[in-house]
Amino acid sequence: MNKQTPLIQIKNLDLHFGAFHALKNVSVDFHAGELVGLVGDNGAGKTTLIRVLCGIHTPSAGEVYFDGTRVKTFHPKLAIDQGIETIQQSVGLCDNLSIARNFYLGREPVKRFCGLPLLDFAKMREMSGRVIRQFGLRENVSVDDEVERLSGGERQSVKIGRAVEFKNRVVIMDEPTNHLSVREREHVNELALQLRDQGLLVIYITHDIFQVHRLADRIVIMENGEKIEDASTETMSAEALEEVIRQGGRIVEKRDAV
Ligand SMILES: Nc1ncnc2c1ncn2[C@@H]1O[C@H](COP(=O)(O)OP(=O)(O)OP(=O)(O)O)[C@@H](O)[C@H]1O
Repeated sequence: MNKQTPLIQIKNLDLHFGAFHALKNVSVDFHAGELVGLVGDNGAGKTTLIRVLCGIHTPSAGEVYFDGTRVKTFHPKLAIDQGIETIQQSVGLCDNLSIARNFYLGREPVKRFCGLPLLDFAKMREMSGRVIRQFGLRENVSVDDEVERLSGGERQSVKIGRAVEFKNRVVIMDEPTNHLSVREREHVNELALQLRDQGLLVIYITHDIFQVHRLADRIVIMENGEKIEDASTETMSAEALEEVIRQGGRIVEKRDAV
């Protein structure tokens, strides 16, 4: 068991969308250097939960602690400042901008020329090339090329390289391998492990319990806005976890009653 202070601690979280109760008394800890699979059926509340962490939703009740300090204001900018980055398949990059520009999106380096601030394109090219190539960008693709010409796996490489370069502490990967080829999927999963091994917290949302079981240290299962399972992959097989998802909370209630 991990006895360190959790990097993120969620306590008794509730969230309502009007009359709809989307998160119900959710408590879960996430530690640095851990890869946690977050799974559950459609509408289970996975995305809603991570949107709270990203500052998009404010909970109706409950507490969130980041690095031991209670989060009082939920705002995307504050989450970014704390080093929380979300990697989603279809968002996060501007297709019509170059790879180098996308790497720095919103954090462009500036140099002074005759006292005037100018974008430092040389630095953007040099840094983005160096970092993203480590994460699998082909040699025949220039960082001046538009992101549009990248494969799905390479797009993920840009976002993952960016998360590492800007010293993120938490990377939330929301179905990061949807629509990717087998090889690209392996590549992205390899990068997720690299991030974990560099000490980042990786939260990996997916419907593929077997895929994430191979990667994750722990799996959290949600159903109807509740956390119904939180188990180490060493102690629970992918088959057993799949059964929990198939039967929903019923199997956990039965087990707890024994
Ligand atoms: N902004 C919103 N307003 C109202 N209801 C919402 C909102 N966002 C999500 N919901 C509802 O909350 C529930 C949980 O949705 P959420 O997207 O978190 O599920 P999920 O587990 O991520 O599902 P999926 O795997 O399909 O993405 C769903 O019933 C959804 O319709």
